[in-house]
Amino acid sequence: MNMLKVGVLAFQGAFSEHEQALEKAFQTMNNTETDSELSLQITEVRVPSHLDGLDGLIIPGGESTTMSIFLNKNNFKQKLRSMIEGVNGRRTIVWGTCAGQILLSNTVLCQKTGSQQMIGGVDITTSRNTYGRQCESFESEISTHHEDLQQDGVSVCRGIFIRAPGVVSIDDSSVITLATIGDENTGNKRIVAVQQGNIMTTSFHPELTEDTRWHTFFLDQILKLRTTSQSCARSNENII
Ligand SMILES: NC(=O)CC[C@H](N)C(=O)O
Repeated sequence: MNMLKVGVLAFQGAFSEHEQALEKAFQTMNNTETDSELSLQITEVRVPSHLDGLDGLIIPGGESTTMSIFLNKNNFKQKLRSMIEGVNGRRTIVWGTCAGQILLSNTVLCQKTGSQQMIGGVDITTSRNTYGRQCESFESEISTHHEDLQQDGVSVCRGIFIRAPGVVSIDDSSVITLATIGDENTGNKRIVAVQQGNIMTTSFHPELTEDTRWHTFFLDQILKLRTTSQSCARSNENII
């Protein structure tokens, strides 16, 4: 049985919504997949040992300060960091939504006094609460810029922004813009989703809409990474 092992960080925030969206995305994917043996196992990650053996991890939206307090215990953050960088040649696809984006950014502006401890990993500068307070939360049309994020040929989707962080700058040329909001012509275009290597971030909450394209994209990234690692392992065997 070919199993996809996905963890969702479950200290607080929208973790159960992610789990439901993952199940739904997997069902739709599996109906079209040729590999009918594929299965999905979801783990709620609460202690560092829950990270062992994961193919993918979602860091949900919620409150980045609270999450960072938990991450600072029991070497959680260090373990997560080495998982992102790769353990024994095995890499994990990591996706941070909203507060998750804050935690995965290498530079964070507008942090609380005393400063939160970030995990880091993505070369972007993120500013907390860019779009305003809780009561200024909004829904917006999002333009996606990756063909795998199109659904039935449509590249536009909706996004829910709740005290959302903003991508202030992309700090390395290897960071890909996955989605934007606003209009370039009026000068208010903003980046709301990026990918760098095995990490992706979204400023909004795809798990709160019925649209599962972002969860499907995430699961696809895991499958692609697995295929690449398997073919690398096979070519290494040939060399020996
Ligand atoms: N919806 C969210 O995840 C909000 C994130 C929040 N602004 C924070 O700093 O953690």
